[in-house]
Amino acid sequence: MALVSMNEFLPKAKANKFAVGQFNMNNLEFAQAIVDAAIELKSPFIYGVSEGALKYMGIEFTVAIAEAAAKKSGLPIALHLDHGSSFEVAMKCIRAGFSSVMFDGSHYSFEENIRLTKEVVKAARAMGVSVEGELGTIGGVEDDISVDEEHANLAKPEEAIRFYEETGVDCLAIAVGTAHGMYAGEPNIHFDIIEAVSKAIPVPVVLHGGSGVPDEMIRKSIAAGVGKINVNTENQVACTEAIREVLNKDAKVYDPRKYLTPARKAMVDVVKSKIQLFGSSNQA
Ligand SMILES: O=C(O)C[C@@H](O)[C@H](O)C(=O)COP(=O)(O)O
Ligand SMILES: [Zn+2]
Repeated sequence: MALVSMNEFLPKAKANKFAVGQFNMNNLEFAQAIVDAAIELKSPFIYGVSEGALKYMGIEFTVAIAEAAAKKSGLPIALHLDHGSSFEVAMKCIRAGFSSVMFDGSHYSFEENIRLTKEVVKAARAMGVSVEGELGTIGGVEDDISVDEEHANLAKPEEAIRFYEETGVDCLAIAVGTAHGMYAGEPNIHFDIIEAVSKAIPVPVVLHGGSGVPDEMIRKSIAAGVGKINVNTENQVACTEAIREVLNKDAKVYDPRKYLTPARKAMVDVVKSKIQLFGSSNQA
């Protein structure tokens, strides 16, 4: 199967109240772990690729790995640019074979965010590529750029609705109190904002900062209208802990397969637990 746009599964997710996971791809082991978990549970999923990860892996390898996963699995998989910062980077990804892009204009003024997102939607739609927009600022660290809680401003429902109406994005990330990275305590998620926006627009709300959110809050978010959830940090932590454990036990290990195999297995477990929690098993 070829890579698909998010429109292959997000409308169904919204209608049937489940969420599709975006799991970020940082290297080959991440990609393998994510697709293996999804094969086991027959789930659609999204490979998220940040600009930092793109630089690290190279755009050709990224697309080739995602295409191989789609071919091997037969699952509906979207390859999605995560937090794209410009029209140019979005177009570069589309030309290389991405089936979906996020344009993150949250650092611009509201009007400028609408204007720039509209341009990306117009170009992407012509090529059958789905688009995610973002409104409000999500806290935490994203590609090494950190936004503290004080500057992470929540989305206003009336602005989010107008943003959707003017841009026509396929899903909308809104700042509702989650943050990238691990939480010191528990996040304060504003379910009322999710509900107010989701009720008024036909596409799903996206929850960034999905790592470390308690299961009950994830269920409540999905019930309120979240249809796509991003997870990266939990996989990074599981991967690194597994590697550290092997190296701490035996300092003489030098074959990467000796520590990357348990690292991959640890990520399979994380992704399987998220797919089950999000309710996307057997939805492929
Ligand atoms: O950090 C990245 O490279 C990807 C994230 O920004 C992603 O979009 C996301 O929201 C993951 O959240 P987290 O796993 O809770 O950090
Ligand atoms: Zn994010």
